[in-house]
Amino acid sequence: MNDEARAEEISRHAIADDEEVPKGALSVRKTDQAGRGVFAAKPLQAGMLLNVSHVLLFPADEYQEHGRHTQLDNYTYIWSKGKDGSTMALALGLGSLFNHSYESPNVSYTFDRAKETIRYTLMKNVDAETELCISYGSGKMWWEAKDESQTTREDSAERDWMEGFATISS
Ligand SMILES: C[S@@+](CC[C@H](N)C(=O)[O-])C[C@H]1O[C@@H](n2cnc3c(N)ncnc32)[C@H](O)[C@@H]1O
Repeated sequence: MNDEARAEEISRHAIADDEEVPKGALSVRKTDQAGRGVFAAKPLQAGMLLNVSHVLLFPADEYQEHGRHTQLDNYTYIWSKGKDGSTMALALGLGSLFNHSYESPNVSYTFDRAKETIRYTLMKNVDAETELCISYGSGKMWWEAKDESQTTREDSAERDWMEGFATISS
């Protein structure tokens, strides 16, 4: 194989490796109780790569001082933990719109730290109109707090939700 053919082969694999479901396969719409959510627009097979979201990273000190007091705190993932706090990541695009399933998440996600992306993969075969949800972790979620000023994501049991190793078994 000459160099040109090899380069072509490599790039073909690179693209294939990142091939997401076609855009029309997913839709974003309002749910009854959780704001917007991501839905299958047609039947989808387990193993499909749903989305690769690039992330915007917030250094620990900036997030601690500003981000956590804003709407961002409903959306950010813990990207990495350091001794002075966690670097937080906002998924740019669809990744920010997956809701939490208490009972049966059908989407898993992994962090690609080298590429600064989060990859969302379907774990189960689903029918059209199924909501696609990840797991934010176990325990009480921050939006369930009776007095929101008393419960933050920091002390909620879900705090482990967005560490990026959530390979969830079905
Ligand atoms: C990462 S965002 C998901 C997208 C969000 N629904 C929206 O419309 O922008 C997380 C927020 O969605 C809501 N949410 C996610 N899962 C939920 C659930 N199972 N029940 C109620 N609210 C949920 C909460 O308000 C949470 O702070």
